[in-house]
Amino acid sequence: MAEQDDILIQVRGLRNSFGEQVIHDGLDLDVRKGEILGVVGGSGTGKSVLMRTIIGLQTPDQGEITVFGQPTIGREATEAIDVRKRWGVLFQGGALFSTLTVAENVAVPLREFYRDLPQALMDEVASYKVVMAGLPADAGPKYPAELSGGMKKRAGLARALALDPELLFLDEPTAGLDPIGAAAFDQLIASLQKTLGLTVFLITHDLDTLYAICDRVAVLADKKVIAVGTIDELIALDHPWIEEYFKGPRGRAAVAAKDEVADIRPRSADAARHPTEVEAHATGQQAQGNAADAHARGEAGTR
Ligand SMILES: Nc1ncnc2c1ncn2[C@@H]1O[C@H](COP(=O)(O)OP(=O)(O)OP(=O)(O)O)[C@@H](O)[C@H]1O
Repeated sequence: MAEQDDILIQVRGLRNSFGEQVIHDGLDLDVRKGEILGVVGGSGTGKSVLMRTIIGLQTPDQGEITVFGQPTIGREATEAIDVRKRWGVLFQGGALFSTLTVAENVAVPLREFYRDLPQALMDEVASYKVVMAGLPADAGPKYPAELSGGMKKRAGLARALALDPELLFLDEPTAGLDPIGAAAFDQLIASLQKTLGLTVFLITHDLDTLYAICDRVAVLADKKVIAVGTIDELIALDHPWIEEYFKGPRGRAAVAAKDEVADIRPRSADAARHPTEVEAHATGQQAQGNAADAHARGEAGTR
């Protein structure tokens, strides 16, 4: 098992519900320092709700969550400020403010957390992050409506990087991108992770992303994380949903695509330290196989 110091995010006994609909029940998850953790599961299994709960936008019915060793549930925004400063978030679709330019969007977290920062410095940091996210320098004064889908994602990423985070949350970063744009975005994430030593919590349906850049993958089903491991370890679990997801036609295509390109990055040192660990969280995994198979066929996107 990973050492306690290696765990950046720890989730224990999480329960979330909306009215009668229970989304998570007894969900446990550890995210290790320095890894890119892919989070997969059928549509509606609660991946985004999990992310929102971890970052404090959703209050769960029950459970404990620590990030950087500090509890995040039930804390006032002002109390949790030191923790929130240490992460960046790219929401599904980018979630840019349409009335602000790219540079102004990037400056939003700077304004929120460093009110006294001189405007000139804020502009400088924003310009730097725009370029860091792979946008041309002249994208800064543009409005989101003037950007392509791929550029919007990069602008959202630039904003997520504004505070020099140690931890990055990405919700379906490659959704809606063309294959070349998606592969380029994967490369960008991988190289940022490597150069900045980031830990990345990455929700995706994109099998190519999982194969190309994730150290481990967590599978959400049946209101829990049913397993966490490398893709090979997950496949070895012989679980019907996991098998269909990774070994179905789209999974096979993703493997073929991966074999054609050089690996973007070596797996994280942390993952290498724990090469054989697979955490199968549920005992009754087989029970939800059939319903999950249907999800897998509908969800497992590849390029
Ligand atoms: N604010 C909310 N109020 C009521 N129900 C919600 C709310 N947010 C999410 N849900 C429900 O919770 C469930 C999980 O939603 P979530 O967005 O986390 O799924 P997901 O796994 O990210 O799905 P997808 O892969 O389609 O993005 C869905 O059934 C959704 O309708």
